Amino acid sequence: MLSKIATRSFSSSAASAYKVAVLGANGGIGQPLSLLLKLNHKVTDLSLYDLKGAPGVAADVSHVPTNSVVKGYNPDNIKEALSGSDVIVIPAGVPRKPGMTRDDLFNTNASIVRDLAKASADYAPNANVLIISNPVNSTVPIVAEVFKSKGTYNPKKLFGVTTLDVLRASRFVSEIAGTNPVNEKVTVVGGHSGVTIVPLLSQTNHKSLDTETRDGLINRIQFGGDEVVKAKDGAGSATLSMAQAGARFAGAVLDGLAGEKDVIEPSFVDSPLFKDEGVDFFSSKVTLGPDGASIVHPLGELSDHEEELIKTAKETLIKNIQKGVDFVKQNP
Ligand SMILES: NC(=O)c1ccc[n+]([C@@H]2O[C@H](COP(=O)([O-])OP(=O)(O)OC[C@H]3O[C@@H](n4cnc5c(N)ncnc54)[C@H](O)[C@@H]3O)[C@@H](O)[C@H]2O)c1
Ligand SMILES: O=C(O)C[C@H](O)C(=O)O
Repeated sequence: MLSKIATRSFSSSAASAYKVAVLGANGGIGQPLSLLLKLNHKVTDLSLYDLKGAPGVAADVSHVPTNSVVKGYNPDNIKEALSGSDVIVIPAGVPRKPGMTRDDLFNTNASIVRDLAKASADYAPNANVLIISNPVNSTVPIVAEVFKSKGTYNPKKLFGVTTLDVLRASRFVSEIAGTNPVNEKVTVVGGHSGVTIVPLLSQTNHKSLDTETRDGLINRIQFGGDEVVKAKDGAGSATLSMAQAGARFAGAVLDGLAGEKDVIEPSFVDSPLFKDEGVDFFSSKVTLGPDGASIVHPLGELSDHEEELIKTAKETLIKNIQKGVDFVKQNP
């Protein structure tokens, strides 16, 4: 990351003053994410929205001495919260408890995300929309369907945030290899739940791990979220590491908007990679630019084992995506 930042160049016409809205800003993710966004100098207008409590979070965060204005909004003011946003980050929704899958959150979170997508399409139709709310494999297609129904869908501006899987992969591989995680770059592709999460270890320096170590590492990356859910013992799921992941991905989107070159992060996007097989959304490396996702990168060379993992991931993704699409069709 450090070397990438050092080598990025800038377009002379780039602006770097952006409005970012966080929907669900009073939550376990929303609060630390709002703080981290306050520290991003490209954010000049930070709009914090929640069902309740956002004005308090905003007052608190606003005392951090960076050059942005922070405002908190309740549902009465959602139009003002969203209007003019360049980036909307959505961590609104309920988190898992032990024993639940992310898909178990669908019944509650699908309608929350649908309604916030409607408001986003109405008041900030050109914003880049970053979805954190689970199940990401289904909530991203929900947002796409809502924007399509409003005639404002731009596939380049909708992102499922899978960055936490990338963070975990770097951390967990470094624990095995005895290396500095900062230097461990692991591309994670597919989706954001269990077997749909596929780390491409064959594209790292760790392609020669013995089978048992490799399978254990992949399993830990795929089910890292469960570790946190279990340890929190009913008090929710990852919030702090997720805030870091969300701030990193939002930061990359802003870098792209500002015209920086070679800004590349994996994300779950409307993807051409496997559309012919019925997989409309897939996570792979994406180049972020002034108009959102400018390039969706192919997966590159895969090991035979990774080919198998991708096959399994696609089978689950097709069902998860369809579930989101059907929800909006049946509950517009
Ligand atoms: N993408 C990822 O990698 C990832 C990682 C961690 C958690 N998550 C997901 O993020 C979501 C939030 O997790 P959390 O721990 O912050 O939960 P939380 O319960 O602590 O916070 C959720 C917040 O959303 C708000 N909210 C609910 N409905 C809303 C609505 N209609 N409008 C505005 N705000 C609304 C709540 O008031 C609350 O403040 C969960 O669905 C969780 O599964 C995703
Ligand atoms: O595990 C969860 O439910 C939250 C999140 O998706 C995670 O990966 O930590």
